[in-house]
Amino acid sequence: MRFGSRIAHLRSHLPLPFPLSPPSYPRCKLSHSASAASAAASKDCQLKEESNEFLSWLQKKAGVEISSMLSIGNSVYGRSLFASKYIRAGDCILKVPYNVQMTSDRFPSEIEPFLVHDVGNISRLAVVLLAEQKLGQNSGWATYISNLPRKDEMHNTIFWSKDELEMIRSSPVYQETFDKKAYIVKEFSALRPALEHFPQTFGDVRLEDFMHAYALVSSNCELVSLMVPHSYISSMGDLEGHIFDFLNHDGTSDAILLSDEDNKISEVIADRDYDIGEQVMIRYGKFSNATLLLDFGFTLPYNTYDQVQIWMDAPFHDPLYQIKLELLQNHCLPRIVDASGFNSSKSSFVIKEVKSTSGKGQGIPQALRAYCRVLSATSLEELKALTVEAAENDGRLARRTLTDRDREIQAHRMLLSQFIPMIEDHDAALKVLESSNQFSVRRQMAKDLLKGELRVLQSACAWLTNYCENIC
Ligand SMILES: C[S@@+](CC[C@H](N)C(=O)[O-])C[C@H]1O[C@@H](n2cnc3c(N)ncnc32)[C@H](O)[C@@H]1O
Repeated sequence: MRFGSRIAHLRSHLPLPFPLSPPSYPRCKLSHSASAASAAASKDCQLKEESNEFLSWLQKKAGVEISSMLSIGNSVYGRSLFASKYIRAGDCILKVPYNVQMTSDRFPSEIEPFLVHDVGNISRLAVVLLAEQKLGQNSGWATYISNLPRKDEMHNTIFWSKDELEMIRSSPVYQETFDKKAYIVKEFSALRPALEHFPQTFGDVRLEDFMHAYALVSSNCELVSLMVPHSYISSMGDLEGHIFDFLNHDGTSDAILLSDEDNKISEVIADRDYDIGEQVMIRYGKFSNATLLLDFGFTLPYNTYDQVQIWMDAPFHDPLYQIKLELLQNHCLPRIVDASGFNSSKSSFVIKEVKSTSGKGQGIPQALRAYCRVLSATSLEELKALTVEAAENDGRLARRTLTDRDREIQAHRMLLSQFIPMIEDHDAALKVLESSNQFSVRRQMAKDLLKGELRVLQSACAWLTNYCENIC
């Protein structure tokens, strides 16, 4: 049985977002015209040598052919896979047996008793990476470990400075970054006594080393973990030199990593034809720029999967506050358990770009509109009527248009009043970012993130305005 949807439809041509680089092999010719070109060419040659070494190692270990159609080279996204032969849509271009994907079983069992509390899979793999790093040249993975991005080359927001994070203060990613950092700190404090107990295995591991290892694991293995069952989730291979690690993300690609449970292999099937030398990319997932930035450290200039997380709460001064809260919770509307384990009164919703302002299309999530209808009630009678209506229908609360038009408009205006300040904040932040001509990778990422979220918020606002006008 295969996990992951098979390629939805095959296309004969898929435009890639950036010009394609040639495949790795012609790059070994050194250019004598410019020293920069010569340095780049020699880096490419070195990459090719290391990649070939790695491919033959992997092949030997797997005992089967991994890929006869791909080679590793450099692209605008760093290392990448290129077609070394003509590829047809539907060809299996990469096939890696589970047995060469090392598992988190490599987590040293002797440190287990020293853990303050259990830690997640990514933290376990980060520990495996730290142990290999400590081995230095004695590690079987030394070549690849030395090629891993350094901390200052990674752009996940957990590595952004306070000033850099200010650029995205208006985005929910700002808070999510702090939450993620707090989670990593918690994982590290659970691991620390164990790591300190084995200085010969790990050396002196500081929080920043662990954070770096954690980010390396999550940005490289995540695409694998999407498809591969948990016992096989990522591996040392995935960390620093697994062939999948060379695949870059194209949100418009229909090729994804598949997991064939019956044959115990992970594979990639081409979603279209590729000419020799073309870069081969896959879709890591239907990820928004927020997810890409937090977990992988990059953004797309235009991301169709962009979305915005919205937090809603009933106003404290509302005399019906407690009753509304209970009513919402009894009807299973999204409830949040905060970091300290308490039931938060807040609810979180995700909105995506609303394609049409005319009322057609996805609109605003029904659950969010229902939430606002409940919040807009001003009497116990109204709330009772909503409960009765829910019981008489499918049990879901406030899913129907309110019979009182003014109240229906009020409910949707409540949402508008939530979105408008967010739009203003995003707008203002973007103006500041655009006022500077100085280019910085992180500033560009902040812009991509804010622009995508602004697009989503504006589309939602237009939809709501139109809806309210229509009812009027
Ligand atoms: C699995 S690795 C892919 C190989 C990577 N290019 C390398 O040199 O190691 C994932 C990383 O590649 C980069 N990347 C992948 N797809 C990208 C894209 N569409 N735009 C920008 N960077 C991308 C990001 O840095 C990401 O964290």
